Amino acid sequence: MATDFKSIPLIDISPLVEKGDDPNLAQDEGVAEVVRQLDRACREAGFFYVKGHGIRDSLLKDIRSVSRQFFHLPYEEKLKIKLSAATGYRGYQRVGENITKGVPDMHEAIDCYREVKPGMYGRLGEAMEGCNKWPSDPPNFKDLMEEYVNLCTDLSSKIMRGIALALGAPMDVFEGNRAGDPFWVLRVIGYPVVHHANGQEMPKTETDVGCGAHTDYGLLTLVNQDDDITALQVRNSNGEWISALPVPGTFVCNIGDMLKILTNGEYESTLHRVINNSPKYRVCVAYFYEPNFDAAIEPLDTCVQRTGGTKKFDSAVYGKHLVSKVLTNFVM
Ligand SMILES: N=C(N)NCCCC[C@H](N)C(=O)O
Ligand SMILES: O=C(O)CCC(=O)C(=O)O
Ligand SMILES: [Fe+2]
Repeated sequence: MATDFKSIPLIDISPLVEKGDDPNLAQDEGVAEVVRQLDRACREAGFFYVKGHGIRDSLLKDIRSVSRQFFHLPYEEKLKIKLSAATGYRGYQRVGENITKGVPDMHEAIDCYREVKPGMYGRLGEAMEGCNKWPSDPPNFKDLMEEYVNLCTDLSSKIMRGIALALGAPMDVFEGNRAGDPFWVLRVIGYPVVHHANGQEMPKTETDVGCGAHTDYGLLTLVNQDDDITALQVRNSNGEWISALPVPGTFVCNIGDMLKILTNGEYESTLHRVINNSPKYRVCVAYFYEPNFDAAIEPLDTCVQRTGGTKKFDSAVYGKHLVSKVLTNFVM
C-alpha cells in the first residue's frame, strides 16, 4: 500500500547488478540489503531511483540527445514515421494525439514495441503486429535505441530478481511463462514548452498537462529523464503530488499493473503524471519491462498467503490489458 511518502527513495543496486546472474544470489549479504530496500520502496511508494545500475551515463545522455534532435525536426519530417493502426501503433504521434482519461496529453512521442510477427499471438496480438518505425534522422537513432533496449531489458530482469526475493519467492518467479520472454515498450517522449505545440502558437493554460494521471501497465518502468527539469509527479496516499526531482545518472523506476496483481496488492502501481511548467522543452525516454505477451497473470501464492488468503484480483492476460489501453489511447 502506498504511504504518505514525501520523497522517492534512492537505491544503489550495484551488488544486484554484479551478482544478478549468480544462482546463489539470495545468499549474498550485499544483495540482501538491496532486496530489503527494494521491498521497502515498493511497499511505501511504488517508485524508487536506482544508481549503480551499470548503464553508462554517456549512453543515457546520448539517448536523450538523439530524441531531442528528432523532436526538433520539422513536423512534416516527423510525420514520415507516423503511428497508425496499420503500423501496429508503432511510430510518431503529434502533441495532443495521445489521450489519458479522455484528455489530450501535451506531449509528442515515438512508440516502439517488441516485434510481433503476423499470427504470433493469434487474435490477441493482431493490433500490435508490425515493425518499429525508426527515423532516418538522426542517423544513429535506431542503433542507439536498440542497444539501449537490450541493456534496459537485461537490467530490468535483474531488478525483477531482486523484487522476487523481496517477496520471499524464488529468484526466477518472474521468468518462464510469466516474463521469461518479456514484452517491452519504449516511449521516446517530448514535452513542449506548451505555447509551441505542433509548430503553432498556443496559449499556455494552468491545465496544460504533459501526461495525465495514470498507472503503467506491466511490471517495471525505467525512466530516463532530463537532468535539469522537474516535471514528473507521483501521488502519495494523502493525494499529494510528490515531484520526482531529476537525479543525474539514475533511472526513476516504478511498478506497473501486472506487478500489483502478482503481489495481490502488496505492491501497488502508483499514479503519476507529468507537468512541464519549465520554459524548456523536456525529453524523457521511458522503457517498460512487461510480462510475456500471452501470460495469464494472477496473484503469487506467497503473496496471497501473506495478505489473508484470498485473491484480490482476477487473472489478467497481459497482452489483452496492453491492447485495451493502446486502443483507447488514440483517436484516429
Ligand atoms: N505503456 C505505457 N505505460 N504508457 C503510459 C502512457 C500513459 C498515458 C496513456 N495515455 C494512458 O492513458 O495510459
Ligand atoms: O515523462 C515522464 O517522466 C514519465 C512518462 C510516463 O509516465 C509514461 O510514459 O508512462
Ligand atoms: Fe507512466
